[in-house]
Amino acid sequence: MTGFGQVVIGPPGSGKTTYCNGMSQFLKLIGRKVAVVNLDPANDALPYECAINIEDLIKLGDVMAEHSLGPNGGLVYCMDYLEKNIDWLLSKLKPLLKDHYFLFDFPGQVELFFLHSNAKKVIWKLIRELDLRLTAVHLVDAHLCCDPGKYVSALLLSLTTMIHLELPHINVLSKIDLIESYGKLAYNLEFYTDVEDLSYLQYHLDQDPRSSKYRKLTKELCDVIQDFSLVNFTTLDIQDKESVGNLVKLIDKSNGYIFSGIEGSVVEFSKIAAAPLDWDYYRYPFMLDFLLLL
Ligand SMILES: Nc1nc2c(ncn2[C@@H]2O[C@H](COP(=O)(O)OP(=O)(O)OP(=O)(O)O)[C@@H](O)[C@H]2O)c(=O)[nH]1
Repeated sequence: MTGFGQVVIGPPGSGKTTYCNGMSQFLKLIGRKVAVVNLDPANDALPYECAINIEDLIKLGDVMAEHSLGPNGGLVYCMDYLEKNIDWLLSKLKPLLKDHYFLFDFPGQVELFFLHSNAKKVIWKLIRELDLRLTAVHLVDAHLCCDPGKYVSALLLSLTTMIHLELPHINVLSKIDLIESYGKLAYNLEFYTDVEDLSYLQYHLDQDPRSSKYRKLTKELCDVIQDFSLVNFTTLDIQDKESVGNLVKLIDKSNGYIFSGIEGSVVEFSKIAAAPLDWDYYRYPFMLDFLLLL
């Protein structure tokens, strides 16, 4: 039995929990049974109904008190503990596997996804043991585009996370509805989403006395990002059903959900793979209720 789902990651405050809430409601409205799995022990007030909660296995507060750790060290400890007790998670997921689509809400500590290996081992254990097809949805706050230095950091973070996790991966500029409130961007939005020629950023980096000091380093980092040619972004306003729908189409294609339930030939599969992503998500009149639910 193959299951499908999303690994929702991104820096603190990038919108992961809000995303899991909005995405689960959207998917339910288009007819999927969704199980949201909270793997962030620092998430206390969850806005969504949680099928599995890491809090039932380990509590961040207890870890911090018992081992005299701060919140970051505590989270790394919790991920380590989860990896060692992966059978707990596997046994909770197994009964849901038959008919549920999974959303895994991970902690925002970015070092868990490009430095430490516990989170990656947990994800890959789920993939191997449960035959799950997972896409990493990496959220980055769109306001980072307003500052060239922060934008380069976001690119670097996205690239290192992609390389580390080795999953089908979609980078998302979240809270795109707020982008205009941060002032005018130096270039149009496509420049930031398509990541085609970063040399244009150099002029703007030079205007800032703080970043001009690191001119050479930033240039080299931009060259690395461009040489890999892996990073681009899609945009998201979680309150806009069209924006969420477009992202769902990308994710469904990346993890193979669009092929599930098709018993066709190779020709049939290739037709679907090559087709434009114009599904019928917007036929549903009850989608109008989506905004009201958030
Ligand atoms: N305008 C707007 N606000 C958003 C959007 N997504 C999230 N937010 C807001 O951003 C803030 C942070 O969102 P969270 O979902 O808590 O972010 P998180 O990544 O789970 O944060 P941590 O748990 O700290 O890692 C909240 O105030 C959300 O309401 C969006 O698409 N548009």
